[in-house]
Amino acid sequence: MDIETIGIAALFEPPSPDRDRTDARILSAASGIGFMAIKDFPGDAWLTPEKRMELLRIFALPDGEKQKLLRWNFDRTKKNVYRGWFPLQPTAVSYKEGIDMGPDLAHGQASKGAQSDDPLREPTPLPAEETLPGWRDAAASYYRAMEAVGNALMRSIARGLGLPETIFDADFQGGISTLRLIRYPLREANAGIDTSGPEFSVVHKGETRSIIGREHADSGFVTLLAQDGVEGLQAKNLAGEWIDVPPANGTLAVNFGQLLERWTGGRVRATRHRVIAPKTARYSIPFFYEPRVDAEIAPLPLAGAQPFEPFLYGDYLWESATNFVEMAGIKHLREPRRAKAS
Ligand SMILES: O=C(O)CCC(=O)C(=O)O
Ligand SMILES: [Fe+2]
Repeated sequence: MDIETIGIAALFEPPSPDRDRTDARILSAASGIGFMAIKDFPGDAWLTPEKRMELLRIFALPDGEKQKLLRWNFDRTKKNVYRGWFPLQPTAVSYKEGIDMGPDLAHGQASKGAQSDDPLREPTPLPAEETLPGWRDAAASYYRAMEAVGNALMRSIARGLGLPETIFDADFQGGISTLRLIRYPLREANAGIDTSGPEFSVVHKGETRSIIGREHADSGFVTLLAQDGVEGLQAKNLAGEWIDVPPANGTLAVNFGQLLERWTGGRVRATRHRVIAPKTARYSIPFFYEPRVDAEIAPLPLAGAQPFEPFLYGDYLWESATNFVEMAGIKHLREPRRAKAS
């Protein structure tokens, strides 16, 4: 089974048979292979090499400028622990650098106040306007475009499941979606790092390829991924085989996260994926569409779904996100906001 490309223009229009068909195709991808490509939506003008470069030019900054954006786990003089820059880690299976940006990028720090002690709501360190003129505006506008797509998919999934389309709305008001920019450089063969272990390479079409993004499932609701024209992404299909998720201009690769899998009692699949090294450097731009920190995640009224104990999104996210290598060493910095029922 291949990954389907689905035109989603009808999701932005009033109800129609075409929209119903689109909902059904999306739900079938979500509950089948757990991956799809989407095209034809407001904001799809972003999906060209020139437009992506408006965001990716941050990688051309001198190291000193990137270091200003580092997180606490990489630079103890910094206050930000969750948002900001993660540098290359030569010994890790995942060989990448980049930045994680939160909703303040697009909406300002409107939500200071009650929970401003929550690291999940900390402000994002960003390059100064003089350093990268126009970049902040571009990134903010991209963030808003992806939020609108995430919102349309969220409602479509609700309808596809036979639920009221607004069932998730309140949980996503003030959501903490993450825009991440990633660069995977080529790993230098003689850098003195031992990458001979089996976790570092795979055979792909008869060729040995190193792994630069470790196998994982995303933790959130839905991920909207812009690949910058360079292959390397693979998804695990239902038969347990790795299949390529090819990049194509004008499309986003979409996969579903573990939150949605749990929320739907397993109806939607959080598909595992990884990145194998291409022949040139690779860039990608995932947008993780996420609820608000204090959203209460409770079983949906779905027949036959696996039940679970309700939990707060922020508690769940912190537990899972801090297992990733770029978040190493910060788990102890946030306590669950809801004590576990005992
Ligand atoms: O770079 C990619 O294509 C995949 C990135 C990814 O899976 C992630 O950041 O969760
Ligand atoms: Fe991922």
